[in-house]
Amino acid sequence: MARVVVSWSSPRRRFELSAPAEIHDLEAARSQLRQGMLLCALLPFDGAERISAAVGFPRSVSSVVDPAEQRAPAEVRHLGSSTGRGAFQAAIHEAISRIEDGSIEKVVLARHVDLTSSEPWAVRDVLARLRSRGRTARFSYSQGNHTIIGASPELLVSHDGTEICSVPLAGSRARPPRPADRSNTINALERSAKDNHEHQVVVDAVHETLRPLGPVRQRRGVVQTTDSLHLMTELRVRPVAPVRSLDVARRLHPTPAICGTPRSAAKDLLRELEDRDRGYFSGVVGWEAADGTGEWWLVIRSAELAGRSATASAGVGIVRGSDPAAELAETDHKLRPMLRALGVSDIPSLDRRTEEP
Ligand SMILES: C=C(O[C@@H]1C=C(C(=O)O)C=C[C@H]1O)C(=O)O
Repeated sequence: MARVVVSWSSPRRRFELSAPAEIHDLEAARSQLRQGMLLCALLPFDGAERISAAVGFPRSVSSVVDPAEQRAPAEVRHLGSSTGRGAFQAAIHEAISRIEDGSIEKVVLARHVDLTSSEPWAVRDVLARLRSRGRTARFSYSQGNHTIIGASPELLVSHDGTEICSVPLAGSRARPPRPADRSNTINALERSAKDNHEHQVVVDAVHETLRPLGPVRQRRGVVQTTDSLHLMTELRVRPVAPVRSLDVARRLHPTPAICGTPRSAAKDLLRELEDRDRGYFSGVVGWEAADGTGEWWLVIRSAELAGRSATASAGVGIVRGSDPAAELAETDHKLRPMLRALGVSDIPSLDRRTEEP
C-alpha cells in the first residue's frame, strides 16, 4: 500500500504529514483521530469512490521547502494530448447556447494541458517554485508516485472553533503587471454586470448552505493572485450548534464556482462537453483536527504529477454574455503559475498553438 505524504502551507497552518496508507472512508479515518493528530483528505470533483484520506501527527516545518534545496527544472519537452484550444472554444460556444436557450444558468468548463518531462518532477522543487500572492493554500498530496499539487486562492470553508468562513471567488481578469492598469481593471471587474452575476450565483449557493448554521455576515472585495484578479465574497457564521469543518465542506461541494447552476444540470452538461474525467481537479483538499476545526480549499491552480507526466488544469465560469475568446484567455492566465512551476518557460507557445496534436 502506498504511503500518503502531505505538505501544507496556508495562512493558518504549515506542516508535513506522512501516513502509512490511504483510507478511502472518511468516517473510518475520523475514528483514528486522536488529540494532536490531523486528518488530511483529497476529495474528487465528483463521486465518492476516489476519496483519499490520511491520519497522522503533523510535523511542523518552518517553510515548506528550503530554497537552497531547489533544483533547476528538468527540460519539459512535449505538450501532449491536451484539450485543444479550438475544441475548448467550441465547448464554450455550446455552453453559451445552452445558457441562452434557458436550460442552465452557469457552467464551469475545464481545460487540461498534458506535459512530459525528460526526468520525473520532484514534488518539493515544484512546490518551491510555486510562487503565491495573497491568501493561498500551497499544498501537495502524494499517494505513492501520484501527486496533486497547487497553490489555491479559494477557501471553500474553514472552522477555527468559533467561526465558519468561506471565501468563494468568481468573475476574473488577468492581473496587469502595472499598478495603474491594475486599478482600471479592478474597477472594470467590479462594475461588470456579467461578472457580478457569475459571482452572485456562487455566493447565493454558499449562503444557502451556511444559513442553517446561524446568521451569515458578508463582505465583498477583489482578490489578487500572481496572475489573476477575482471578485470575492467572504461569508462568516458563528455556528449555533457544533459542526465539523469537513461536513460543511462536503455540503458545499461542488459550488457553482467550479461546477455550475443548477448543479445537476451543470454536471450533466460537463459530462457531455468535457473531454475527460476531472479526477481531483476542482475537488477539495485540506485537514481537520479531532475537535472538528480545519480548513478545506478548492483544488484549482493545480496539477497532477505522476513520474515524468503532468497535467495542469484550469476552469472558467460561463454565463450569459460570456465571450469565448476572453474565456479561453482566462484559462491561459489561470494555468500560468502552475506551468511556470513545472518549468514551462515558453508559455506564449501555449497561446500561439491553434490545435494540439
Ligand atoms: C475553476 C477555476 O477558477 C474558478 C473560476 C473562476 C471564474 O470563472 O471566474 C474564478 C475563480 C475560481 O472559482 C480555476 O482556476 O481553474
